[in-house]
Amino acid sequence: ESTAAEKKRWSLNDFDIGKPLGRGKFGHVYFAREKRSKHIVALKVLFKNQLKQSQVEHQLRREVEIQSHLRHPNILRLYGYFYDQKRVYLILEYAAKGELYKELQNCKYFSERRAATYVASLARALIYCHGKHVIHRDIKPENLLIGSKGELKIADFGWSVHTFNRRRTMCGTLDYLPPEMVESVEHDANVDIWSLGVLCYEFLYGVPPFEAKEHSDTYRRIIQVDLKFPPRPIISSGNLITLAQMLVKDSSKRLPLHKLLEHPWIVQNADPSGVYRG
Ligand SMILES: COCCOc1ccc2cc1OCC(=O)N(C)CCCNCc1c[nH]c3ncnc(c13)N2
Repeated sequence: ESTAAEKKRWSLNDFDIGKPLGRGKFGHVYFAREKRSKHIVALKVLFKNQLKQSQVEHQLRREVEIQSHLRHPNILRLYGYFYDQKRVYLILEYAAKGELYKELQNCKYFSERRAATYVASLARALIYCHGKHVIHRDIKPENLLIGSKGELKIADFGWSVHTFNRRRTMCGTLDYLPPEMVESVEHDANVDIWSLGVLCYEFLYGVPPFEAKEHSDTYRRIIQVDLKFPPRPIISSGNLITLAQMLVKDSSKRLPLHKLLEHPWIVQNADPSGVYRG
C-alpha cells in the first residue's frame, strides 16, 4: 500500500534544505523540511557519476525498492526519491539523535541493559525483514541511527537482498561478515543473526569480536570463530552464552531470532518498549 508521498513526483524545490547531517560514501545527508506539510525529513543526496563509477546503480535501485516497502518502528522509513541531471535524492525519515556509532564511541561500551534493548529491537526488525524474505547482510554500528525517543533505526539497506537472488559480492569491513559470506558460499537469513551477535559483542566490549590489524587475520579469526571474552566487570554470564549461541559457524545452528527474544539475558535486560531510557 503506497501512500500519497510515494506517488507524488518530488523535486528539490519542494524542500527547504537545512544543516548537513553527515557524509556517506556516495554523498551527503541533509536535514530538510517539506515546504507544504512542514514535515521534517533527511535528504540523502547521491552523485550519479559516483554511482556509475562504482557500478552500484542496480544496488541503489534494489535498496530503494526494498526500503520503500518496509514499515517497522526500527527501520528508517524511505518516503520516496527523485533525481535531476547529476544527483539522486532519497527522502528519508529523520532520526533526531543521529548515529549510533558516535554514541558507542562516546561511552566506549554500553551497559547490558542498553545493549540488550538495542539487540532486542534489532532482532524484531530482522524478524520482520526475514518475514518479507529480505536479509540485511550489513548490520553494523555505522548503519544504525537513533530516533528522537531513543529508539534504534536501521538505515542504509545497501547490501540487503531478497533471498531468492543471493549475491556473493564483498564490501567494506569484514568484521561483521559471517564465515559463509567470508568464504563466499551460499548464505541465508541466518547471516543477520551472526552480524547481530557481532554487534552485541561490540556494544558490550567496544570492539568487534574478530578485530585484527590485517584483513587476513580478521578473515582467519572469523573462519575459526576465534571468540575471546576480555574480562569486563558487570557482564553477566547469561550474555556470554547468548553471544556464543549466535556466533556459531554452522548457520543452521545459530540461535534463531525469535528464541533470542525469549533468552534470559534479553528478557532480564532489554526494556520491553525497545527504548533505552538511560
Ligand atoms: C544509499 O543510501 C541509503 C540510505 O543511507 C542512509 C540514510 C540515512 C542516513 C545515512 C545513510 O547512509 C549512511 C550515510 O550516508 N552516512 C554514514 C553519512 C550520514 C550519516 N547520517 C546521519 C543522520 C543523522 N540523522 C539522520 N536521520 C536520517 N538519516 C540519517 C541521519 N542518515
